[in-house]
Amino acid sequence: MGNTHGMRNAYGVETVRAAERELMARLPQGALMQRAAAGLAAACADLLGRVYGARVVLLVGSGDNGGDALYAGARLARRGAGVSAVLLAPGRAHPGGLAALLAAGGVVLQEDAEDTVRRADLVVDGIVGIGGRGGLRDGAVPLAEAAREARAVVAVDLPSGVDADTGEVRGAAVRADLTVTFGTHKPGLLVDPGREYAGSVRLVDIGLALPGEPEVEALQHADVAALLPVPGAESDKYRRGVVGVAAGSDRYPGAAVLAVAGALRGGAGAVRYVGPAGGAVLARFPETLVSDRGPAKAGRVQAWVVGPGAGDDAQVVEEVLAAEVPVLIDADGLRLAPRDVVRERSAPTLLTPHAGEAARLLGTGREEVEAARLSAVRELAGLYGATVLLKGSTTLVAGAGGGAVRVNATGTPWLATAGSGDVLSGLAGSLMAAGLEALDAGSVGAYLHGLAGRFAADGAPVGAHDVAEAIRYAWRDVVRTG
Ligand SMILES: NC(=O)C1=CN([C@@H]2O[C@H](COP(=O)(O)OP(=O)(O)OC[C@H]3O[C@@H](n4cnc5c(N)ncnc54)[C@H](OP(=O)(O)O)[C@@H]3O)[C@@H](O)[C@H]2O)[C@@H](O)CC1
Ligand SMILES: Nc1ncnc2c1ncn2[C@@H]1O[C@H](COP(=O)(O)OP(=O)(O)O)[C@@H](O)[C@H]1O
Ligand SMILES: [K+]
Repeated sequence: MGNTHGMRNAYGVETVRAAERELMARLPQGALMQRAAAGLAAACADLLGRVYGARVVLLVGSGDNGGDALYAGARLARRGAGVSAVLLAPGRAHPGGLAALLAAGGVVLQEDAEDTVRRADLVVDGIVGIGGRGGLRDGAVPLAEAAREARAVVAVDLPSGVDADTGEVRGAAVRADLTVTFGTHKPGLLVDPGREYAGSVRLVDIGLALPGEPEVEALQHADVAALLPVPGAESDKYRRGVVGVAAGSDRYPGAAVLAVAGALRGGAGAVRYVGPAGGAVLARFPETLVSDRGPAKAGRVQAWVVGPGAGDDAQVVEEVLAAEVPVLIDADGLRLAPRDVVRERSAPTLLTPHAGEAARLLGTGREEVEAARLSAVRELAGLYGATVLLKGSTTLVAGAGGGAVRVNATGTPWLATAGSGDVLSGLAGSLMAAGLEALDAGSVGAYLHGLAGRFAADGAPVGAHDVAEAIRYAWRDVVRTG
């Protein structure tokens, strides 16, 4: 899908550099940096409220990121702020920017840098931007730490120490309240852990022309509204799609109930349940079609959900994978689904692991997956030839054939509650049965699920069943305001 609905796009460093070169060739020297600095200074002024008399400290590295900070500092100094610069590589600071700052009455700090940083009203982090490699260098670490005690921190383009392309943070990084980013969002600003370091993000348009397909994209309300299945006059329950749910076990009947709860709110016309928890499912949701035969004999469905709370029944997974309809595999199902069988399926497959499950499938550790979510989700999608939704603090969805990775912007830590993943698998499976492609079903499902979590929680703890019940409020909100 293109940019028609205001999707939030993020481009990697290489793409940004190419667009930058192309634009610079057509503009007078320094024009781009002036656009960046003007936007940065305006954002700093908004954050400060009162510029006159404010104590501003610039952390200035050796590249253009430091140049942006210096020129913005000069603008703030001209409006009466007391601006001082800490030069991390004295002698290599951007010469034009430094001259502008000094001409505007700013000063270069020679000593007590960390103390001054701590007492600042605003610290501007221009240590390093998209030219950064590896984590923050040693000399910068005490300054990044001192900045945490300042009243506010604004990161220039991205928080120093965060990898622009991946959001990975190796060692220390600057923690910002606001990141002012230029030309486009960067993947590292949308994906944890980088996203957390960035604070809120303000995009300054500097006129870059970017290509059609970004590296990472985030659906917005309008995108989701356009994708939601809506029944028409000709619809009946079968035409709307039937979703089969093969989930739950004697030990975990609740997982079946929660997956069905999600499925009933996902737009399919009917939910067919297969498994040992039919009694529990019917007691809660009498509208469910319950079958006590296996998936192969349960009757037609347009998509299957298999795995939540399912235990070790490999036969069920095998039957579901043999069906020529889209299949969502979650939880226990992930362990039981052989990679080559998934690869060879002709219909789409959507895997929905959390970081621990993804780590097992990749033969690595949970921490490694959490530290490098983007590469993990892409790698899994490649290995399985399937769409992969990686759950967690930032939920990502990667398509089977590569392309832009979708990042979900609606999540809330309140969703980290037992069974909420079961609700998501029912919901996303239902969207597939209603006709959405796997990538859309996963990302729309995560979007509604996150929003439902927010609505249900409203600042207080919730259970997974509350999240399922709030899906319809999320859906309405998307339809009304999208
Ligand atoms: N794109 C655009 O259109 C526009 C881009 N603009 C701005 O330019 C920025 C990019 O500038 P850039 O290319 O000069 O690189 P930048 O990020 O300043 O860092 C490079 C320097 O940092 C150093 N360094 C490297 N790693 C490090 C580390 N881990 N920790 C510490 N230091 C490290 C490295 O030094 P060296 O290795 O030589 O010692 C190198 O000299 C971009 O983010 C945006 O702010 C806007 O002005 C206008 C429009
Ligand atoms: N820190 C977090 N921030 C936002 N969402 C989270 C966080 N932790 C977990 N989630 C979400 O909560 C759900 C938990 O699913 P899962 O891990 O499968 O748990 P369960 O198996 O108990 O249902 C997922 O949708 C996941 O994205
Ligand atoms: K920075």
